[in-house]
Amino acid sequence: MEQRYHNSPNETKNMNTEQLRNNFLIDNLMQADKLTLVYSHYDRMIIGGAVPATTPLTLNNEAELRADFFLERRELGIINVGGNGKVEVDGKVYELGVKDCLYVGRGQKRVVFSSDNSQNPAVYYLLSAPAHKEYATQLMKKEDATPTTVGSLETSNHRTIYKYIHKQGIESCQLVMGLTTLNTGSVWNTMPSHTHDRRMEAYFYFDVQPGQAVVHFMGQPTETRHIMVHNHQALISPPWSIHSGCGTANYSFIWGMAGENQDYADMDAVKIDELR
Ligand SMILES: O=C(O)C(=O)C[C@H](O)C(=O)CO
Ligand SMILES: [Zn+2]
Repeated sequence: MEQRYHNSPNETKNMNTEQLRNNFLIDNLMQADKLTLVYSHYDRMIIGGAVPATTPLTLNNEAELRADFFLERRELGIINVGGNGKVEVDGKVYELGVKDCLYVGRGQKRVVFSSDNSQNPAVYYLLSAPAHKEYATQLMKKEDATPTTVGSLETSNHRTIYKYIHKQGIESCQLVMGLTTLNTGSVWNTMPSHTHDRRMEAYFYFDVQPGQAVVHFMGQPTETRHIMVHNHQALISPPWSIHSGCGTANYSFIWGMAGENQDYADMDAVKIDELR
């Protein structure tokens, strides 16, 4: 499993494009017939992708965890951004359509991902955080994820936020997870931006159309940097960093956090005219 270590704000502000990409961008998550995992040392979040195109894929134990099985001391959030598929958790089968979410609690031993149609495989995005107790494994359909519309077309940030794993939704130890879709004509996510020094965050961009891209902004509010992002690529956002993006067309992204608290609204807002 690939390891990504911490970087301080001071180290980060001296990075060139390649160094920023090597440290914060994950560009190989979704590969046919592979389950890929990246271990971030920010809040020990594991970011993963599974694309079971022609064969089911199993969440195997990883040597770095020094555990008897992957979820011995961890919980897992899964969102499908591809075709219909199934996730089997210790013998129980859950059906995931596009933008459905499955939370798998600590202690589950066998997790297997499959697709209903190899011509249109499921594309599973995974986030796993350390967990101190078992919460119930639970499926949430997109329709039940309490959509909230924010922003406006005038400021090019009209978007809908779906929350799945959070205090008022699926219960978890520390994982908070959901997705945001930009309406046609809107391109800015998370603008005005924010930080939350208490939680790291990971972003996974999807529904970025061929030939389009998202300019992802990171860094301390007064030392911003950008990373060019394409479809099905993820970003690690350190707790001290803003995380915001502007697309060349509209798109969607999955966000997920772990850390000190699970309070989605606990953000330190940054005024647009304070950004540098
Ligand atoms: O569009 C947005 O705004 C978001 O989706 C913000 C993220 O959910 C986030 O950064 C939560 O801390
Ligand atoms: Zn955030």
